[in-house]
Amino acid sequence: MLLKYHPQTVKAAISLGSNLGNCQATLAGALTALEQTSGITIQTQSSWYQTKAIGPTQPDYLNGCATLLVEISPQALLENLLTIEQQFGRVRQEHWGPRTLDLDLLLYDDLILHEPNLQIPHPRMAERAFVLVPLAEIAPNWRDPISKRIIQDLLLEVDTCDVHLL
Ligand SMILES: Nc1ncnc2c1ncn2[C@@H]1O[C@H](COP(=O)(O)OP(=O)(O)OP(=O)(O)O)[C@@H](O)[C@H]1O
Ligand SMILES: Nc1nc2c(c(=O)[nH]1)N=C(CO)CN2
Repeated sequence: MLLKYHPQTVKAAISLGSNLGNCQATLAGALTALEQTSGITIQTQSSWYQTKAIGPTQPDYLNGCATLLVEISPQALLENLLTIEQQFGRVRQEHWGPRTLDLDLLLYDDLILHEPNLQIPHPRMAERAFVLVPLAEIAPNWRDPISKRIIQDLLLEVDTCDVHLL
C-alpha cells in the first residue's frame, strides 16, 4: 500500500493588533494573507475587540487572535508574520508605539523556545487582557506550557475592563 507523506501539522496561536489606519480592514487583510501562505491554514479566528493602548499615549487598538494549523517551523512562521506586517506598512519606531499591524506568535503546540529573536510562549502574553480575552474565546483550554495553566484561568488574573467586544 502506498502511503502519502504528510508533513507534521501543529496548532499555533497568534495575536493581531492595529491602531493606525483602517484597523478592521488591516486585520481582515492580514488573515487573508496568512491563509494564502503555504503551510498555514487558519483554524479559528476570534471576534475583534476595541482595547485601550498599553504603553505610550496613542489611539485605541483593535485586537484579536487566531489559531492556525501549520506545517512550518516556529522560525518560518515568525518570518511569515514579519513579512505580512511589512506588507501592511508596519514601520518600527517608538517602543510599544502605534502601528498599522502587529502580529505576535503566542503559542506553538506545547513548545517552549528561548531564541534571541523568538520566545514561545510570547513572554508578555499572560499579563495582557487584550491577548487573553480573544484567545480565551477560541482556545480556552490551551495550556501555557510554562505556567501549566489554561488560558481561561490566566484570564481570571487580569483586569479586562479596557477590552470591549467591537
Ligand atoms: N513570540 C514572538 N512573537 C513575535 N515576535 C517575537 C516573539 N518573540 C520574539 N519576537 C521578536 O520581537 C521582535 C520585535 O517585535 P515587535 O516590534 O512586534 O515588539 P512589540 O510588538 O513592540 O512588543 P511586544 O513584543 O511586547 O508585543 C520581532 O522582530 C521578533 O524577532
Ligand atoms: N491595547 C493594546 N496595547 C498595546 C498593544 C496591543 O496590541 N493592544 N501592542 C503593543 C505592543 O505590542 C503595546 N500596547
